[in-house]
Amino acid sequence: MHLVTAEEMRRLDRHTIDTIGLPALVLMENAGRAIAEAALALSAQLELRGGPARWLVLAGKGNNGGDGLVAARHLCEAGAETAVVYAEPPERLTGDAAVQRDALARFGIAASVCAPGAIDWRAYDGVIDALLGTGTRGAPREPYASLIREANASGLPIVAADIPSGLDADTGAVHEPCIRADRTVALAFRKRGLALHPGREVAGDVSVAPIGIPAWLAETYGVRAFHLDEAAVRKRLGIDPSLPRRTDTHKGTYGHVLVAAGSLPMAGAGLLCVRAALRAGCGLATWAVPARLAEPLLGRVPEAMLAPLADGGRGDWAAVPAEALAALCTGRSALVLGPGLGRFEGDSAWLRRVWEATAGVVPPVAADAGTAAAQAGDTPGAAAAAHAAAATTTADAACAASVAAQAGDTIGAAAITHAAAATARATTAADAASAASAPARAAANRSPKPLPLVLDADALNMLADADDFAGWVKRPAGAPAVLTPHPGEMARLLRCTVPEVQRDRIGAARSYAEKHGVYVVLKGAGTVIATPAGIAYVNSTGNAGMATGGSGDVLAGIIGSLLAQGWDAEKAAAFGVWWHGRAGDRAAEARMTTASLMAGDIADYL
Ligand SMILES: NC(=O)C1=CN([C@@H]2O[C@H](COP(=O)(O)OP(=O)(O)OC[C@H]3O[C@@H](n4cnc5c(N)ncnc54)[C@H](O)[C@@H]3O)[C@@H](O)[C@H]2O)[C@@H](O)CC1
Ligand SMILES: Nc1ncnc2c1ncn2[C@@H]1O[C@H](COP(=O)(O)OP(=O)(O)O)[C@@H](O)[C@H]1O
Ligand SMILES: [K+]
Repeated sequence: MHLVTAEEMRRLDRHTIDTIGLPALVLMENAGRAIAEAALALSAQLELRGGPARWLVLAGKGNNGGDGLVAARHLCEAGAETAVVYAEPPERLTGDAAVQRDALARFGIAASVCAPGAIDWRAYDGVIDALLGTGTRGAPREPYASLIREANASGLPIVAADIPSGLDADTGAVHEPCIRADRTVALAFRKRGLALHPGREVAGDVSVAPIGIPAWLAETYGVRAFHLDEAAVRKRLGIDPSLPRRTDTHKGTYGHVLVAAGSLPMAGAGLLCVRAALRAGCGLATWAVPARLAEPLLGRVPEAMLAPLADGGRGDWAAVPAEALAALCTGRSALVLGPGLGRFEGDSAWLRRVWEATAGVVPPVAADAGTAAAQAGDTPGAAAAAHAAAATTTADAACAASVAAQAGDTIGAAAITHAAAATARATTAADAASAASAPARAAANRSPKPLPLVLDADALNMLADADDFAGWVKRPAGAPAVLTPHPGEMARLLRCTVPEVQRDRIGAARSYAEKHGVYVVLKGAGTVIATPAGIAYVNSTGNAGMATGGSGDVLAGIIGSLLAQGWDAEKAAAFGVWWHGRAGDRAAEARMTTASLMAGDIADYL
């Protein structure tokens, strides 16, 4: 379950040897035996030409090579025909690897030294790659490089010891050349590079072999990266993926998500997001949209409620005050903001007001609608009043009224209805404002209730453009922010390049999460989830069919829905990502090819 770096692995090795007292040779013996067992299991699946399987072990001069020599002994004992090719003259082996070299010679196992081009690969049924492990520095040099190329070209099945030779154990970068393994037996712990792309693709099926280093030691040594598979979902996150429900519950038990998404021409983003949120189990979903979109969208997701926000007839968010959206948050349990939102003048400041309102701060702009209303602390009423003040048409003012009404703010609603009438009469914003502010002044004394926030797509671009983000109010416990950037958005947030993000995905997500106290979901193959406390997960589910427009909108809806159900952000983000990927895998299985996958399919397979 843990994902370790080469350096962490060295420390765990040392502790086991020096403090626990297990000799390194014992670990190596366990490692080699596990590799041999994997090879034998593979032999059983191969169509052999009648006799026993013939294995060729490629051994480097370090401990990875030592593991391979142990495997050769066990293969031989199990009756397989086994030969060893040393990458370097065997005299160069030292320490435990040298002990294995001598034992191997006494066993009578055939061994030779690599001479590029001299191996007759047709004489073997399979290859054990024990050339390079976690001690690798840079791209494989000769003669390792030639051996790797020849082994790949042989077409034989390859079992890699610990990591495929040529893989960067920490980053998943694949050097040229690099072994393309069918199986990898990770020793004691899965190395990060086996979970991160592109490393994951060259590792084949990965299993983790216990070799005597206790799993709990990883906790002691503060290893805080995890492979997110079903075992981790169940054991580490403590989640049963069938999401059982108590019988005696009702829709109010499962939270109410507010999705603010969609604009012309990206209304579909909101559609996907809201559908996914409902499929992910929230009790209720409200979809806030620019008013112009409301009518065509009515009934498209019959299970969701539509909340049209006055947009000056534009069909986008440019004329929708942040306070109008903030007002809608009352009575909701999470807000998803971003899919299909678009960009507009002043949007970073707009986002800040939404951020602060959902963090429980009264937006300063509320004061403009009537200082008294703001002082009374009635954010929905004040915000709706502000909205009405900004409204220049009767329709917009009526829209503001519906916002206030949905926020459960009857006084505010009355104020805005009044404003609508005033606008109809006087058609000036000033009239609307004064009409609105009087009843709003009488509004009840309430502060906005903090609620969890998911920021996706353009909301992330707005955030990236906010030079003052470091000064934004810190979110209280219970109102976490989950950011779901793809690598391009992550690069904008970090103000670096996409290749820099991709070179160290865990580092990129973790550094931003720790610095800003947010949860980061860095999407893409092997999505990384990072928490403000420095914990990171690398997801194991999903497929390239999910590289299709709208998949991210589905993910944002899932995470928002789980947050609305009261899940803590680490569980909501990690499980949401895993579930999204698994639904994508199931949807792909149902079709002939992953290429056919559409984002809506992912929501359908939740
Ligand atoms: N106690 C331990 O340390 C254990 C280690 N184990 C194995 O030991 C491995 C790590 O062993 P080592 O630290 O000896 O390192 P490796 O066996 O991975 O390789 C180190 C050797 O390769 C050479 N080398 C490094 N980069 C190279 C490059 N780019 N091209 C060509 N040669 C290169 C180095 O000069 C060094 O001689 C693990 O991956 C695992 O397989 C296991 O036996 C379990 C116990
Ligand atoms: N090759 C892949 N393997 C696994 N998951 C993928 C792959 N490509 C994309 N995805 C997933 O699909 C989603 C795409 O999201 P995003 O890039 O925001 O797309 P959009 O904005 O079109 O919705 C993310 O959850 C991402 O992790
Ligand atoms: K290897």
